[in-house]
Amino acid sequence: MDLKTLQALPKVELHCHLDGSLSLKAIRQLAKMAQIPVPESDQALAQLTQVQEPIANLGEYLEKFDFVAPLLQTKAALKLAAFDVLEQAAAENVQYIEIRFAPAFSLDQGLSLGETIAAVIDGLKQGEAAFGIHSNLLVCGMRQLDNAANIAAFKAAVPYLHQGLGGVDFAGNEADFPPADLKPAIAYARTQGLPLTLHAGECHCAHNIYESIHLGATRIGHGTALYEQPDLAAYIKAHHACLELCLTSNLQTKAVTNIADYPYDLIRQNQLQACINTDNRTVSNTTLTKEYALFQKYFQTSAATFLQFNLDGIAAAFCAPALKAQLTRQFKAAYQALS
Ligand SMILES: O=c1[nH]cnc2c1ncn2[C@@H]1O[C@H](CO)[C@@H](O)[C@H]1O
Ligand SMILES: [Zn+2]
Repeated sequence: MDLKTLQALPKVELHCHLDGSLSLKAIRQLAKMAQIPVPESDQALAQLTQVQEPIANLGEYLEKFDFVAPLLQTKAALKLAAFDVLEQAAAENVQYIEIRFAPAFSLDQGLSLGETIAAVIDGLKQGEAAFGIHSNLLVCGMRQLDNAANIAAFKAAVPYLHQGLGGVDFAGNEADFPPADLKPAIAYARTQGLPLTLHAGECHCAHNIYESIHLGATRIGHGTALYEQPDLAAYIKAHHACLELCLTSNLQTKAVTNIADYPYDLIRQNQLQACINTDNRTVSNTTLTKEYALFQKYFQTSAATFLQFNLDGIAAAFCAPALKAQLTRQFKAAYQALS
């Protein structure tokens, strides 16, 4: 399929960070609102916000988020940001998207955790109305913060569950903060009935995938290190966990050093549930369409398999059962029309 056909395919996306996915246009608007100077040329702005040269690891990748953090400190900014990402997603026929952000990173100017969450949900609702897309928010705890801070963020999320919020996640420095360190906050999320996805297996640490599922995650962000411990596939399968694949991001952070290591065949042969995602449209300089194109190029992924990835994503989504049923029907019909 050519890029235009791939772009038109209906898609779901479960793993997309708000702060890593702002269009350059939105970054300019937000910078103006915050009275923060930005370079005039898009090329120079891209250099500040996108991974361009080869980097060594996830730590260097995460440095690229520093530039936008000061731009996301007001309700208006958070709302605009959420709207902007929905606009980009809708333009490539994403019909359902979960967008995640860390409330702890938007407190510099006095917003409360709850206010940051409400503002992002506001922007998502506005985007849904404008673009006919469905969405939910995920609140990220950050691994490098202490459990009290992460529990506070999750506590602020609770009132929004099923009201624009789908669940919670842990992002950040996985190499130094394994799942065991997050146990109290994860336990809190579980007692509150917050659905849980966890970044895991992004730092050559396959054991973190096992540990995360063991602690209650029904979805795994990345899961790339599966290739280093293939026997984990049976455990992932037995627990019906869904892998949120982010190929470009994984190549950039050296979660895989080359495409041959990527566990695509393992996922397909074991019929693991998995879906395709951008992780960060801006930081990774990608789109969901480009991700589909990469899967097609490297793995000869067919339309039938793209449909299966989407059906897996829908099944694993943190949204209402009625919406899942509706999306499932729509996706099957749309992909059938292709063949
Ligand atoms: O692939 C990733 N792995 C781990 N952490 C990430 C990744 N992408 C983004 N973030 C982190 O999540 C925060 C909230 O969106 C971002 O600020 C970034 O620090
Ligand atoms: Zn991520």
